[in-house]
Amino acid sequence: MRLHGEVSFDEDEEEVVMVPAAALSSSPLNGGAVPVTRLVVGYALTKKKVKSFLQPKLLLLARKKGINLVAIDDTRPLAEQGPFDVILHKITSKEWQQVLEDYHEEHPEVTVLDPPNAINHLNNRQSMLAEVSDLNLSSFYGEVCTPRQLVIMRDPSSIPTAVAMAGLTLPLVAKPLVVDGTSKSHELSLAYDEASLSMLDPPLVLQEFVNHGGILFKVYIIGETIQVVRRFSLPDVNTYDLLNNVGVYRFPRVSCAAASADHADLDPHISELPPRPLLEKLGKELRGRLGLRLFNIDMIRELGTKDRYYIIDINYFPGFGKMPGYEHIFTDFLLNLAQSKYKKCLSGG
Ligand SMILES: O=P(O)(O)O[C@@H]1[C@@H](OP(=O)(O)O)[C@H](OP(=O)(O)O)[C@H](O)[C@H](OP(=O)(O)O)[C@H]1OP(=O)(O)O
Ligand SMILES: Nc1ncnc2c1ncn2[C@@H]1O[C@H](COP(=O)(O)OP(=O)(O)O)[C@@H](O)[C@H]1O
Ligand SMILES: [Mg+2]
Ligand SMILES: [Mg+2]
Repeated sequence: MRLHGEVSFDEDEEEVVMVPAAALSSSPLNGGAVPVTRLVVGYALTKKKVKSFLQPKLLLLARKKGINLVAIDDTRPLAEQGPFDVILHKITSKEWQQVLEDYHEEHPEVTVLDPPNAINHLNNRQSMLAEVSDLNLSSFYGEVCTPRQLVIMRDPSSIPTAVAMAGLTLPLVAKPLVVDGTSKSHELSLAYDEASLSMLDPPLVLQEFVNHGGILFKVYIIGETIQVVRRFSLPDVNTYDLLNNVGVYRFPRVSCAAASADHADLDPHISELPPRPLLEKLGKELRGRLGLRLFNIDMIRELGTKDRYYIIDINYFPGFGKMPGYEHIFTDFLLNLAQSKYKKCLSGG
């Protein structure tokens, strides 16, 4: 487990007194005194994540709002650190999951964002979409589904037959089954013909490629807040491409390469954002079903349709730092968490 150390920031910011969840179980409230401690958020994040997420603008605003962000030291027992109101984490190791589960048993009052067993659902490209397939989100505002896909565990030579038997239509996107934070788990390829499928490297998911005009919608979810941005994606594949290409083509990691397409001059049929009520409903359903509060959804609209959407990827605690205004949304989210916990405690819940 590799965590990264605390980040410092200016000390001369205005301080706001707020009600912390940690204070709820401590003496000031019981004694009737006004609690004045800050909200303490411990974080266990990789160095890369600290850099992209804990940007100075977030640190400054958090400080102003009375939120204390504290690095968790992975060389010391968690129980000896804190007390924390919230633990924010994105570390995939089994050891860390166990540490968190043990800690949660001892300290159920601490909010763990999010529970490891819920996050595990998103670490496999089959289980991540299972909840979406069960959703019945056909509504007045549109239809949400997942591309047809097949899981291949081993034996690449069996893939062409398995694909033919499943009736999947080429081209297919081949994605590593497990998503574990490594760059290998984001090495995707596009397979144009059936014979070449045996060149692939299981375990993987084979997913039908859906033409979508080269634009992807990233739907970020932070608690009850939903924000959507446009990104450039893979170009469409037409019949000519299909007839004139053979083989398996590796493509670069799209989220790394992708600049925002929010200000590009695009065909409005392609760039129009999904309807807000559809996103609200989708966010609410998935939040509940996945048991997660911090995630994003990669969504595409099938070319030539007005309202047929496919969810192709769901990511836990993604790159929120790329989301405009994330510092406000995230700090408000943390304060709301503390507030609702406080209210619940006051009402004896
Ligand atoms: O690093 P970033 O900002 O590109 O964030 C990655 C996400 O990019 P996005 O916010 O969707 O553009 C990225 O999303 P994609 O899978 O590329 O759609 C993942 O969430 C990635 O985490 P992991 O490697 O799967 O554990 C995220 O990586 P971590 O920052 O969590 O390591
Ligand atoms: N079924 C699909 N149809 C069309 N494009 C896809 C499909 N699946 C993935 N892509 C493209 O590949 C990119 C990466 O796939 P994704 O499943 O999001 O993997 P990752 O977890 O590495 O981001 C997407 O952002 C999109 O541009
Ligand atoms: Mg993705
Ligand atoms: Mg992903």
